[in-house]
Amino acid sequence: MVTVVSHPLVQHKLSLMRDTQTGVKEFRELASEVSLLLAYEAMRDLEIGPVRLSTPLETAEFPMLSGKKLALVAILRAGLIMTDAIVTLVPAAKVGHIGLYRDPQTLKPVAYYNKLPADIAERRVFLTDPMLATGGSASAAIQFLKDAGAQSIKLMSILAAPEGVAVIEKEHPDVEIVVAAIDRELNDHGYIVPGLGDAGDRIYGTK
Ligand SMILES: O=P(O)(O)OC[C@H]1O[C@H](OP(=O)(O)OP(=O)(O)O)[C@H](O)[C@@H]1O
Ligand SMILES: O=c1cc[nH]c(=O)[nH]1
Ligand SMILES: [Mg+2]
Repeated sequence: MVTVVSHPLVQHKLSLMRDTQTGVKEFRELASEVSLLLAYEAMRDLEIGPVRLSTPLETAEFPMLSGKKLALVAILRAGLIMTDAIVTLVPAAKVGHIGLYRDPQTLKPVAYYNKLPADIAERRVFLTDPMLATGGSASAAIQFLKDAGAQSIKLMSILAAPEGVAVIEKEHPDVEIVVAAIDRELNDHGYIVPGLGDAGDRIYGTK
């Protein structure tokens, strides 16, 4: 299942991210803000339960998070900007990292690092990568999470191509996808068009 977060604030900020006039500092800020807004939607179904506490006026039961603990997992390197933002909303979440880069010739993901919370099997996992292009990186990361025991995974991306969404829906039908937009297509180099360019390069100023 894929959810496109069509909220005007998300769409406005995403359009600014696409603009070639937007520099590194503003791009990072926008990526962080969009990530928070995506998390608001992606975490809509977190369980809550009643907790008894006292306000200055009265003691009563109030709703607080009560379900499984959370893990945020970034696909390096661009996914870091998303986990760094989202962990401010859910500071008790543990954070994992999966290092993958996409080979520019084959467009296949190449793994170079990973570190996950030891109890990943008991946590709800929110996997982050701003770009879901061919879907190769996200699919490999999801498989890695499943091999490590993860049972509940949501994928959060800022921008997706229809091809990438189709790959995840086929290979991991149990994984929900939350995105800000699904663009028209991939070009011959595997870039999302119209897109926003290379997310990692725009976040870290490496091009
Ligand atoms: O869906 P795919 O076709 O696999 O492409 C998407 C991947 O490409 C980008 O990473 P990149 O390889 O540029 O690495 P980086 O984040 O380190 O820049 C992006 O952040 C995704 O991880
Ligand atoms: O358009 C794309 C495709 C893959 N990775 C990116 O950063 N951008
Ligand atoms: Mg990149």
